[in-house]
Amino acid sequence: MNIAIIGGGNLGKSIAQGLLANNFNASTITITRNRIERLADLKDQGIKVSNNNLEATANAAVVIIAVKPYKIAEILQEIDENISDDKIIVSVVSDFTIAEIENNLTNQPAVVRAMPNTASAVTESITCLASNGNTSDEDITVVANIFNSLGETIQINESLMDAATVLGACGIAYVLRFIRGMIQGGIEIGFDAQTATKIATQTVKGASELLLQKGNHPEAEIDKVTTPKGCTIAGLNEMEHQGFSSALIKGIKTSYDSISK
Ligand SMILES: NC(=O)C1=CN([C@@H]2O[C@H](COP(=O)(O)OP(=O)(O)OC[C@H]3O[C@@H](n4cnc5c(N)ncnc54)[C@H](O)[C@@H]3O)[C@@H](O)[C@H]2O)C=CC1
Ligand SMILES: O=C(O)[C@@H]1CCC=N1
Repeated sequence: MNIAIIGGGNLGKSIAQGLLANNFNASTITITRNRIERLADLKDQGIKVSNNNLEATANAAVVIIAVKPYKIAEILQEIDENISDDKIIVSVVSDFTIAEIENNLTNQPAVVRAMPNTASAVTESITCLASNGNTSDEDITVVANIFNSLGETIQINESLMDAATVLGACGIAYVLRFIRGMIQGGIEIGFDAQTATKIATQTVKGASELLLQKGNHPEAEIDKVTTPKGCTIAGLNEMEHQGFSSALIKGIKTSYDSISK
């Protein structure tokens, strides 16, 4: 099965790297962008690189579109002649609906919106999937297999796709900013940057694993850390006085409102 990735930028490259990490056959993957010299690392690993979207999509069973939202309509019109009913169009583009994709195509292929995040590159993405009425169970399985190879997938109603964009895709940036803050604090209390980074990143990974593996509420795990009159609760309460949870919730809401106008 040939896969074409149209738009070899941050996310398109992350997807290609994730597929490679999961032993997808590199020669079945084609990735496009205008400046193909920026795809040299993928080319070196056997992936076909191209600046010709028509050639890339001609023999592809699955076409993954990973361009900026303002570009997707022109891309769909450009590749339209290659998009027969038996192909699967996957769009990772935010704020561009299935109906808008269908309106830019002549035929009626399966259309799946997928919202992964850049952790695809290390096969730790969460990808939310929503599809149109032309998508068979088999098509869903094909797409889910691709994105399961980049982490985990869940199927959602398309009405939740903007929320998935904010919590899952933008969420990577929010967590990274949190980690940066931890590192900055760690340096101020005595660690060099490298050691602070190691401690902060492994601590975040450990906290995630506690929730993923035990299925507990975060507060149940927090209770195990907060010794009465201890230093954890002193710091935690100060963070809340400064608006920690509130800042996160408001940021997530602002991000959502910026899409769902
Ligand atoms: N970056 C992220 O974390 C996430 C991004 N998205 C969505 O993915 C899409 C891509 O985002 P990024 O990768 O961050 O953007 P990007 O700007 O890094 O990548 C887009 C790529 O498309 C290429 N491109 C432009 N015109 C083209 C054409 N005619 N043919 C082939 N390639 C062309 C550009 O050269 C660029 O490499 C956006 O629609 C975004 O909403 C979704 C989830 C996460
Ligand atoms: O910031 C953005 O608009 C894109 C969508 C999700 C992640 N990055």
